Amino acid sequence: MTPPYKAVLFDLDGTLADTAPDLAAALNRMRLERGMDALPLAQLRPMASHGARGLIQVGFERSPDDPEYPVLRDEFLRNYANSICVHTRLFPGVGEILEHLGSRALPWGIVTNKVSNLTLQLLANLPMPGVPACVVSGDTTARPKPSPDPLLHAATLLELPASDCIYIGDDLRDMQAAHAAGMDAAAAAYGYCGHREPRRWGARYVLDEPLEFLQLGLV
Ligand SMILES: O=C(O)COP(=O)(O)O
Repeated sequence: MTPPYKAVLFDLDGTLADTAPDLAAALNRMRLERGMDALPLAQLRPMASHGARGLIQVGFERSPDDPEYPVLRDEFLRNYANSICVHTRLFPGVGEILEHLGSRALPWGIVTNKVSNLTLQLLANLPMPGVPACVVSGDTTARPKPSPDPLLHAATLLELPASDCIYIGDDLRDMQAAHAAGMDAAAAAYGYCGHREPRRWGARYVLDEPLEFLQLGLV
């Protein structure tokens, strides 16, 4: 629980990669097909860490308990999978963090609530320096974040105690998952926090920019 950490785990959407433009484009294609206006990225961005559920909520005002939700969700996921890495990039500075970790032979991994077929498809298309030592998706363990299970699974794959790892994420559930796993957490305030207040999430560190992670000297 004290730096330097021996491994870094990243949330994917809104922390490692700026996926919101492709998520928003998938949703807006559906709206345009229905004769609705496209919504501005600024309105959709804060929902991007909540995946299909968040985007369908803001784009169609349907929650998962709505009878129409499963059809909208399936169409959204098909749309997104068809154009998953057109505009998506690593956030500025993330590449430098990964290079730094690589140069010190420190393992890093990804722990996301995105389903594994989309996670793997995105990672296959997203250029990044180095290869994650573990990838844990929303359907890898029985319970996704905020359960600690995905992070504990990642630590097991890295063959490290959870307390030797730090998790960086842009959502309250990321901090909750880390704390439940006995892992320190950094809140990515540069991600899809919208009006939410990452400084109130109890994270040990708050990053306004990715490179602050290196400036803090945590690895
Ligand atoms: O797609 C989701 O549900 C969110 O993914 P994340 O956990 O990488 O933010």
